[in-house]
Amino acid sequence: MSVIHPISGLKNEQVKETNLSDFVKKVGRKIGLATALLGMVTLAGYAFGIEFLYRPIATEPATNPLTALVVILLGFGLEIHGRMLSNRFSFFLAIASIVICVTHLASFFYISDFSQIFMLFESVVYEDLMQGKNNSMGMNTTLMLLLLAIAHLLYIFRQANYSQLLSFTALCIPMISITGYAYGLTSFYGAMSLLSTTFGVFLCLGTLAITADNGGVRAILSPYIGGRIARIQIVLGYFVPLIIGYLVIRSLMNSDQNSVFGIYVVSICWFIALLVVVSAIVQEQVDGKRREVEKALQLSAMTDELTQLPNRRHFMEKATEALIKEKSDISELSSWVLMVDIDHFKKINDTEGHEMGDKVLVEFALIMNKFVGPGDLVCRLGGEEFAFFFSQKTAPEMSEIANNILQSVEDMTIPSYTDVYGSITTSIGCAKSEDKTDIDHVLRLADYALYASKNAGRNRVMFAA
Ligand SMILES: Nc1nc2c(ncn2[C@@H]2O[C@H](COP(=O)(O)OP(=O)(O)OP(=O)(O)O)[C@@H](O)[C@H]2O)c(=O)[nH]1
Repeated sequence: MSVIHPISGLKNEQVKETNLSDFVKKVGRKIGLATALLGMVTLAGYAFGIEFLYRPIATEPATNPLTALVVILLGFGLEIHGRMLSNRFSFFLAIASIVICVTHLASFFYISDFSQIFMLFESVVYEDLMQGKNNSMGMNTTLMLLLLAIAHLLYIFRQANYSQLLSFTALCIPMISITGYAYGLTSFYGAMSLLSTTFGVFLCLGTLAITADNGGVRAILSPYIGGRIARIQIVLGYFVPLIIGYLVIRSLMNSDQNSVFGIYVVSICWFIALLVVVSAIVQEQVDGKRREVEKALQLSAMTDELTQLPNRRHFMEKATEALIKEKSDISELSSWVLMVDIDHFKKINDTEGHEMGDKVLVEFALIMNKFVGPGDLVCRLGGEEFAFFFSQKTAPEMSEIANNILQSVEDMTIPSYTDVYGSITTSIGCAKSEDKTDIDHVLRLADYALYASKNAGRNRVMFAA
């Protein structure tokens, strides 16, 4: 059950949601800081000639100083995002990253490398290349960093959803690279070092994290059922195909049976279908419970708690619907409203207490219910006052029903009351709808008739003039 937060007045799920997105945003900034520091450690590797710091695996590609530089810019940009007075500085960091990435990207197409102006430790890189070692800022890395820099710019200009979309797109690149390292497929990562891949994952996740109160990230972090299902789907939907893929690639390497790839495709499709079905089952279970609660709430909002008869609101709604429908009928018959009020009810409370009064009301309601046919309605208007809506009746039929009600109430036996004080009686006021669709008006006419009936000595039926 949800509880209202004492200070903010928010439900506890909403408080949880806000706290979680604040926490994730904070984590995003810390990831940015950690990545920037790691980028600096990489540059320190170049400065002090410690190769391990920029090439942790000796036989694999290195993280180029230009990559490390952009990583530092974006990492610090992440750390200062959202802080007061820092927008101008983070704007500068994003623009600087974009300029470096665009000039470097241009070098892939125009051969001349403008980005060399930004290059640090050129001699170390040159030496590496001379020795046949891989040390360059590849197309993948450049594209990933450019997408992230634009995402940062969009975030600064309050376009968090687009920023999220770009960082999610950028995430594809290091994920492919990671998969390459995991599967041992060099073409998957190319010139992207494991270190640059890690920087990429951190920066993409950090950028996604700072947009935690928007779009898809917000939906995934939601404490409600949709968020819970999405989290499970993301973890399973990513890792299960990844593991199956690993097994398939191993099998393909050890045999030349291409049918293994077919099995891979089918098993992934099957798995996705299974994931969707399981989430639909969970969603349906939760939604089914919600629908039941909603129905029960709706019913209780329409029902009188003591007598379990419909309440005034329900009566007014249904009777209005019936009157509108009747107006379009060409039948000679008409609708009627009866107001029924127990005579001297106060005396029951005064002599035998409220509990006895309640008992009488419950018994009385049961009797009233017996007179309700198809298309008719009865309700407890309030106190000891009840109302009927009868459809398609003539005046003599109505008179007969009203007198039967009087008689049934008089015949009602309430142990320890009617045997001591005698019968309980009731007064009835009756009004015809007369082609009126305003139920308030008909009810008022019935009330006048009821008043007349009380004034005339009670225990009788009076018709509105
Ligand atoms: N036990 C009980 N009493 C109720 C309830 N709702 C209203 N009453 C009481 O019903 C009594 C109605 O009294 P009056 O309006 O004077 O009506 P009456 O005594 O029936 O007199 P007439 O209608 O003129 O015949 C009041 O004493 C209310 O407190 C209820 O849910 N339970």
